[in-house]
Amino acid sequence: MPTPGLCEGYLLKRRKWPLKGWHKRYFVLEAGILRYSKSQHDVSRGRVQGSLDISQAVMSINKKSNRIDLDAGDILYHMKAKNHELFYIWVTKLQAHRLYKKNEAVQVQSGFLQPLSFSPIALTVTDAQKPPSVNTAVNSKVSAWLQQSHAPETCAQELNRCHLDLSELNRLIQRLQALETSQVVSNGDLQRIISIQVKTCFVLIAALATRKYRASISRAPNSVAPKSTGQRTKLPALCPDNSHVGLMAILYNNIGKDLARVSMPAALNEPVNLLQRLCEELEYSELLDTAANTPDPYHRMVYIAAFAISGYSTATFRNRYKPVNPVLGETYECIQEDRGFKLISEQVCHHPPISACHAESDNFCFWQDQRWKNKFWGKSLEIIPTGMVNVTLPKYGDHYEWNKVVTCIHNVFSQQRYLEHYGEVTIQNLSSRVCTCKITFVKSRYWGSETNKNEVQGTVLDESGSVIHRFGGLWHEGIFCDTLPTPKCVWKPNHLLYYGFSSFAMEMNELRPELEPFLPPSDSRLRPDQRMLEDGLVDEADRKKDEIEELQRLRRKELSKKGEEHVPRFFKKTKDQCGRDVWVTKGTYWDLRENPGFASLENVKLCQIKI
Ligand SMILES: CC(C)CCC[C@@H](C)[C@H]1CC[C@H]2[C@@H]3CC=C4C[C@@H](O)CC[C@]4(C)[C@H]3CC[C@]12C
Repeated sequence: MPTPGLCEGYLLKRRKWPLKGWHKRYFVLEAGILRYSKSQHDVSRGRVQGSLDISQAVMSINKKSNRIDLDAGDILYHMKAKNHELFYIWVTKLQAHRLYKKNEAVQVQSGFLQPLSFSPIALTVTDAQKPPSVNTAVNSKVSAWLQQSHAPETCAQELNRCHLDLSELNRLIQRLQALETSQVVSNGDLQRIISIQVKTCFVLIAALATRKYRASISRAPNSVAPKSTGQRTKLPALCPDNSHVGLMAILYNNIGKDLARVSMPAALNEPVNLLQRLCEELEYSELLDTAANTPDPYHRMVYIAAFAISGYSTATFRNRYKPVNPVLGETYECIQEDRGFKLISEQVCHHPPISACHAESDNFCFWQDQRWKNKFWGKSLEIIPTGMVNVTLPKYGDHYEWNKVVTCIHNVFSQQRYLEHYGEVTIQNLSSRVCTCKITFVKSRYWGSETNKNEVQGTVLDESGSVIHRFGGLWHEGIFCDTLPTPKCVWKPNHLLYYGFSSFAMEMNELRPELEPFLPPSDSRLRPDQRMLEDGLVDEADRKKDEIEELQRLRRKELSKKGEEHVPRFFKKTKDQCGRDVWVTKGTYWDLRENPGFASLENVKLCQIKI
């Protein structure tokens, strides 16, 4: 197959950080590899900002907005052409190059013994390729899934990365040579060099800061093995092997649907549900206790920030299973005597799924309603949360509120699946303007290196916007603040035991006999399917899960026949200060539990038969 012609020119490329927005970039498509730089000049000098093997990427297009999205599993490119003609040329060229590169990979794969024309894989590739007019976004995603083959894929990715590193090295050598021979440079050149130097400095400072933070974090003492809470330290059974579950077919049949609304086989679930996961975000509630005993507002903000980051740390190993979806009306309570807080959460809405929670202790109140949108790009799934997190510290009258970042499940279908968080969090104190905090979850590919995965950087600013504190680190390793009177590691994650469950996570679904009489029948601990899953009875769990979901449908039908809607029991919908819909506690749960107790109250029956 002849190499398709080179294609180059300017396109707009979306950037998430820094300088979020659409930026003009010069793209070159050659032999199946798409590279880009700031300008044509940069390309000619070998300065490549990024590159992607397009045979590994799923392409989605939007004719109306001239958009092309490429998802290579690890890397996501969002591009836009200036007009429809250019858009059409790029789509056609991208497809031709993709086909070429795929064929090349197949040739390598099938070796010398099999002539290419008889290679069944080569034929599939050609068959699956359709002209752009019929190739809708969905079609191209599906055909790309079908063509997935992992070994050459990883290899190509590695090669691609090497290529990037080499061109960067080449550029540095050239610059060094130029400095050595101290060439006379023109004004324009000088400006460009200065601008590159400034940017390089920016990059280097950021990278150095993280390195420094990392070193300090690793010197800080590790979290001690958790003290005994008298609760279980083991799960009853090992997690089931779910590598045989055809995730691709499930997602293909549910394109565009919320992940939380797709019914998935129980083998994909972890024995923790989304209401319990809300509770898990309080694992490091001691940071809030510390904040509640820190008189300096800037210093206090550092602890609030560390708490906001700590909620993301469970993601390191938790990507093989998804949490169980709670049914409408399901509740979960958690009394943490050691940590001094109690929490209640409830599934308050089914379409879209919304889980609300409220926790209180002597030191703080914490609440949020969790909902999110999904964007599926073909190989990666972006989870875009929309609710806000709230914390109040009664001692200082503070009310902190912050947004959540995007979580991306890279390589959803493959064994190389991993989670990444990216974006900016702004923490505001709604009761005082004295300080705000900005935290950036850095997109790992930005600096093109593996070593700074999971990087976080943050600043605490005063009213005028001056930086008072700086902190940073990695969301899976810890956070260090070097501007405090005594610089210190403000947070380090706890031990992770089974399958990324900390001891805190492991205790959440334990049904202690002394607790059982107090629980309402809607409590997650009483979900028989989740219990079966925990006990390793996957097939039984699967059947039970279907039964419970069917019951949920029946309940909904009955209600709608009567022209009624489900009314959440412990939470109510109101508006926050900005006019957004939020779910807050009615404050009735703990009182009802105490008097008269749920046993003597009318309760919703979520699952008829008890285990
Ligand atoms: C299809 C399956 C097997 C793949 C695994 C999916 C897992 C990793 C997904 C499914 C639902 C996801 C969660 C949904 C919502 C949120 C809230 C957000 O603020 C932080 C991330 C978090 C907590 C997600 C983490 C990743 C998650 C647990």
